[in-house]
Amino acid sequence: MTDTTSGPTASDPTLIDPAASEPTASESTPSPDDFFFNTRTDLHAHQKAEVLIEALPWLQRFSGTLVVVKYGGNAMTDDRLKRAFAEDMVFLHQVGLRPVIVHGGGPQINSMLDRLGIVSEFRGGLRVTTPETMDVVRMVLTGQVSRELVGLLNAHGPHAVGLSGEDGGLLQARRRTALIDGEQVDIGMVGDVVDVNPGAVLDLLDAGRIPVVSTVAPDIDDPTQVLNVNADTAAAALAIALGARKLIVLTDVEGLYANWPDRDSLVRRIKASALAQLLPTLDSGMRPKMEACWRAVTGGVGRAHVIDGREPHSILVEVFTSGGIGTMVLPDDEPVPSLYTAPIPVVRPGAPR
Ligand SMILES: Nc1ncnc2c1ncn2[C@@H]1O[C@H](COP(=O)(O)OP(=O)(O)O)[C@@H](O)[C@H]1O
Ligand SMILES: CC(=O)N[C@@H](CCC(=O)OP(=O)(O)O)C(=O)O
Repeated sequence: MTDTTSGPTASDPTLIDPAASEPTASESTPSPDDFFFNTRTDLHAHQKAEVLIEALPWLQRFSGTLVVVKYGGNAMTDDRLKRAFAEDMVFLHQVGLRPVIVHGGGPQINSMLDRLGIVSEFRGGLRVTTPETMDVVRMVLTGQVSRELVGLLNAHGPHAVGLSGEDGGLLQARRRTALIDGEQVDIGMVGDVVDVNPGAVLDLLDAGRIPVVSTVAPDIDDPTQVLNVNADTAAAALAIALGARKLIVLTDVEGLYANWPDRDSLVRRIKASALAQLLPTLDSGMRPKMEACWRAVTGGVGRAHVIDGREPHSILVEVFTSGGIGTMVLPDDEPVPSLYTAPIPVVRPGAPR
């Protein structure tokens, strides 16, 4: 029987790693190639150290901070990006932030509806939701998208717990219409969040977990029914109720373009009142997204960011680098910083972290 309690020994040739007997670079005569390689390695290490050092003030500033991250359907269709997103969330959690994930799943709902032969229809960026469609929305968001995200996060440890707006009375919604060409149009079982009871999410945060929220909510006027809530809108409502310092919304463009699709019109930062003026000019998915950012910062969230979810690790770049990324929405009552060379003052004294 093999003795598994002792490690490899020099007297057992079958257990010696052949590479271990090769001379190391420092023992052999250096060649010009070695010199080049070593120099490059040194530079690379230096650059790596610079990245870590740039993160230091942000790590200090954001330790304990509650951040709501909305993970969008279109930014979650690629396996590599999904894994990178999970790593980012675990990273935030590991360095002491308190991330809460609110996920969408529009493309996943579309593809399930397709498979079932049901047509997808949108009005004003919102899905027209029949009772039949609502069953599919609920099944895909809580039974498929949430499960997959929780699995990806928990590949790094038992961090994530999924819950929907139905759990622990987290969200209450009321039916809403869509404004199309100045007219209110019925879009079925679609709701806006009218009440948030964040207790279940706070319990999970206090237990050291990462809550993963899907945005199906009971109808406040008929609790036997559930409503389909746009995930951007739900993320904003939750961020306000939790007193989050930041709302970060991932999407499939670099950020908000003032003059879409002119790629030179990317907005790097914008105050809430300027955004309010821009809102009626925006179309498709961008309107609910920017409306959510506006609601968040006017509701007390320090900053709202729209960033490119197609860029791996864009969240880490946003949170831990001085330049940031994407579009940042600020409250009106603050000066817009001209440069991000220094940490931005914290806005919300006394807000729950
Ligand atoms: N002004 C704008 N700035 C940026 N994107 C815009 C704008 N107007 C419309 N869009 C479109 O909105 C899309 C993002 O919305 P949506 O597809 O609903 O996002 P997600 O799936 O991430 O929730 C972009 O891919 C872009 O095609
Ligand atoms: C009312 C409404 O439109 N609800 C959305 C909910 C999912 C969502 O918002 O997903 P994304 O963030 O991926 O777009 C829908 O049914 O598609």
